Amino acid sequence: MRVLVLGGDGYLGWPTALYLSQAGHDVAVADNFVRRQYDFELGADSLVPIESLQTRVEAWRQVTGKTIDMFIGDLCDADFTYQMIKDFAPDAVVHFAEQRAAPYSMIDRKHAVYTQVNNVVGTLNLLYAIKEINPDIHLVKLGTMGEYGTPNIDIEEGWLDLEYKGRTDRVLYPKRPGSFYHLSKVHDSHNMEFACRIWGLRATDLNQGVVYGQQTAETALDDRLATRFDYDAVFGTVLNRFVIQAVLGHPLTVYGSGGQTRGIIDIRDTVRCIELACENPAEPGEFRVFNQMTESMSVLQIAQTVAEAFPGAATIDHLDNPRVEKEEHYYKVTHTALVELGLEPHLLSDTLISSLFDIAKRYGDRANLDVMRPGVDWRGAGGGR
Ligand SMILES: O=c1ccn([C@@H]2O[C@H](COP(=O)(O)OP(=O)(O)O[C@H]3O[C@H](CS(=O)(=O)O)[C@@H](O)[C@H](O)[C@H]3O)[C@@H](O)[C@H]2O)c(=O)[nH]1
Repeated sequence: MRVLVLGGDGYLGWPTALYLSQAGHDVAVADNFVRRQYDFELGADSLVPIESLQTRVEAWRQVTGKTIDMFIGDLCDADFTYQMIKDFAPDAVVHFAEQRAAPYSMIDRKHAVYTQVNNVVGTLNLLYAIKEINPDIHLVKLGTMGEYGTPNIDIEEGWLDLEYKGRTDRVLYPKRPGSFYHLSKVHDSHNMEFACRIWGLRATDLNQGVVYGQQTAETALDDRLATRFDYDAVFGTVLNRFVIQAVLGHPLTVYGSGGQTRGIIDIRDTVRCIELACENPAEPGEFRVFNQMTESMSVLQIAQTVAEAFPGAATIDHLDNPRVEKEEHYYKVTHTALVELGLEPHLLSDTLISSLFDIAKRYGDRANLDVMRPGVDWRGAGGGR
């Protein structure tokens, strides 16, 4: 297949591009490098050094003999988006190219507006480009488990069979997300469902949980192929942060009681899920949703698992929760669709955590503790101007 990976310079986009290329697909990546720009803005950086996209692609060619095409540009630029879809003529488009940090979207009005315009407009341009150039292209879009929030009923895979006053219907699962970022993904899901319904497009929305891990078989082939490993309070995700905190001798920063429960997934399963979605496309007109997570854990359980696996002393600090989220709640998720397609999950094991400790130790002297503590307060909202 010809697969175009949008956001192909990012934490997950880059390992996905390598995985698909290694599996024999013709792969291109697109990126506008804004993820690197957020680091400059925040004074943060990946713990593991990453090469430029050009160097990465060249290293991949040297190591495997396989080529990856590059498109440099922004999905919000419709001319760029249309030209790229025409030039590469993909069978599937994998779309990671969004601002993906909840705290970033909650800094202030400007960052909330930026996140929603960037994410919603970029995806809308892409939907139009697919419709006008080749409506048969399968859109595989990264959504998030956070779209659902923490409802007091079971979470289904995107759709809910409803019985109300004696009548039945199948409706999009009701959403109650916890940040303006997560809301941007809800807006995307609605736009995609509409595009499938009116134009007959085919789309898969992958509602992914919190990803952990830093290496895949492909990124481990050469240091120049490494992907990001973020630990700052804005872009670092919880398990990766706890691993790096343990190695640096920093207390593990559990927000509030830590009873908040999330779906989690190993980075090696992320790339496999994308391949499964691409190789088993949605039908024309179908808006298909998969819950891309392999197990659920509370934040406190994650902290305890990391602390127990760490070969040394690791302490847990309960900080005042900077977010507005339930810390005690029901959480039961259906996530069988990807397993039915062939996913064999890597569940969180000490083996993976110890390899993550090794990576964190190797690059620990690059850490900047100034960006570790959370500085974005959901209630403060950062002012309106
Ligand atoms: O030091 C920390 C960091 C986080 N948390 C807690 O851990 C949970 C997860 O936070 P996170 O920063 O790891 O993840 P989140 O903000 O939800 O966003 C991340 O995970 C999402 C999947 S999900 O969480 O919505 O399922 C993706 O969509 C996002 O792109 C990705 O950045 C939250 O309850 C948060 O309060 C802590 O207790 N301590």
